[in-house]
Amino acid sequence: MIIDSRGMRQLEASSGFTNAQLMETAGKACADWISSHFSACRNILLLCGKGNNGGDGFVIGRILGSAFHVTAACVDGAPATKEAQDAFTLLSCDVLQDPDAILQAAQHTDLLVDCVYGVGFHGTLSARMKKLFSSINNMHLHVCSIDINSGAESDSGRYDPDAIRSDVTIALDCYKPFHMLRKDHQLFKHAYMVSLGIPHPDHSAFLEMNEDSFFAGYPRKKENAYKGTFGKTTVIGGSYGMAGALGMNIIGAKTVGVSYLNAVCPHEIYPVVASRFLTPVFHPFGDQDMYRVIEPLLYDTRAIAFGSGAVNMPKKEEILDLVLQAADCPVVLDAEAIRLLNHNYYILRFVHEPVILTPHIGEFSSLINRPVDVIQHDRIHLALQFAKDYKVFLVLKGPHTIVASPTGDLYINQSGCSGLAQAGSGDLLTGMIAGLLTMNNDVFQAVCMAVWLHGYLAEEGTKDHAANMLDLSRFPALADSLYFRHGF
Ligand SMILES: NC(=O)C1=CN([C@@H]2O[C@H](COP(=O)(O)OP(=O)(O)OC[C@H]3O[C@@H](n4cnc5c(N)ncnc54)[C@H](OP(=O)(O)O)[C@@H]3O)[C@@H](O)[C@H]2O)[C@@H](O)CC1
Ligand SMILES: Nc1ncnc2c1ncn2[C@@H]1O[C@H](COP(=O)(O)OP(=O)(O)O)[C@@H](O)[C@H]1O
Repeated sequence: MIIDSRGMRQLEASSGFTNAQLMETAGKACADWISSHFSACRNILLLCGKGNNGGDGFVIGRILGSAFHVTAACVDGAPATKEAQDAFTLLSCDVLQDPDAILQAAQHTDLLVDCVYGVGFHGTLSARMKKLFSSINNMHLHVCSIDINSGAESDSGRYDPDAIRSDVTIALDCYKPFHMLRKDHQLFKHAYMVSLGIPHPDHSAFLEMNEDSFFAGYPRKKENAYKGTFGKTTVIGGSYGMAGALGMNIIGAKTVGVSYLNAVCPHEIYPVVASRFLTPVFHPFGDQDMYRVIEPLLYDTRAIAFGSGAVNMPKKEEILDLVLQAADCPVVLDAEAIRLLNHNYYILRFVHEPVILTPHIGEFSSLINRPVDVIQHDRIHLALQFAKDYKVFLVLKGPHTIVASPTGDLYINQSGCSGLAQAGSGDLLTGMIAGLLTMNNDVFQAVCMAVWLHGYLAEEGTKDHAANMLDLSRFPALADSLYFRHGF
């Protein structure tokens, strides 16, 4: 289960255990994990802070002291919580406080255990702590962080550049958003979770997605199915110079198994795209007949995607208005459609059907008029806020794509690889989202399924190929292997 710091505190409070019991359990679970995974170590140095994360460190030190040579360091003053103070009094190893002595001890340690800050950390490191942490990071020691790498925030994943870097981070009881954002911060190589035996609720605001949950939401075609069983999917995209974007939408829809696809595009790219794809029903349009061609389609489709490669599309502003006003199904807005919303995205509040926006970070930056680096450091919060304020599903794309729902549900995607960092892969995702929205009425689930599958197939596609050579046109074939393995 993934949970934020507030949820974790609520879980602790309702667990039936006292804070001291939880600290003892946490310290013991971490000490056991360290003993079994770092059994070859002799000297262990514990860096402890003044909060309960430091308290966990004192428990770990007491337990490991029977088998290892342990030294503890109080790097941020005396323990400040009752539980940490009690754990400290039971510690019998050497305790260092002087920064020079701590750095000297670090040079002789086989393993450094980082228990300075856990979920209680917020903001930036003090100058003193930055100096200590950067010296430690430069020593390239074996490091194990407890719960959260010190200097990083649990809920936002924001981190100080001098935050402790570890080989392993042991999450206590649940993964926190920080653990789900590894590709962004790269503060640890591996994360493991130890259980504290706290009962978990059935529902968390964080959705998790894997092969099993994907297939739980992916419908099977019955024997008596016909082409319209799941309804139609409509993609409106491409324009002169960007015909391929509509092609990628089509490949995306094929990847998720869409059985009736309307492909709507300007006249000038129709022959190019139609000669490449045989199964979509094409609806070419121009300046004069845009309404006549597009409007009827909007009433006879289960999902619409608009915007991929639409930079040079005639009447694109009018199409956006038409789609938002007339559609009676979920609408995915990608690329150019998002750019058209810059400065007037308040209109999203008046749309009755679910709207899914799929910006990458640059597009989101232009949309909300905030610098990219501000968004990068606060992606979860800003995505949730936007989704709630404008009642949309926001797919903020990146190495860990975030999906935020208007009601505060969140998904932090774990699948994918750098092979996806190429032009066209967002258009592919848009087609996959529209296709899965046609097959699954739960908008949040369908969108998260598409995001997960997109990343998963990229991983599959780079298993026997160079990551920078990922061929996006292979996605339907890669998906076919997956579905076949699951008995489809
Ligand atoms: N999950 C569980 O079930 C269990 C969790 N447990 C453990 O408790 C941990 C949470 O403990 P915690 O709440 O005491 O906070 P912790 O992370 O030790 O640090 C807070 C201290 O740091 C300070 N501080 C913050 N930011 C700072 C900054 N920028 N620069 C300088 N100082 C800063 C902050 O000060 P303040 O916020 O008051 O200003 C406070 O003094 C959790 O991660 C886990 O390890 C187990 O013991 C039991 C079971
Ligand atoms: N390093 C990466 N790891 C995993 N996924 C990535 C990475 N870089 C990009 N992606 C994914 O690739 C897609 C790129 O989309 P986008 O930038 O809109 O491309 P385009 O508009 O050119 O089609 C997104 O789904 C994003 O999450």
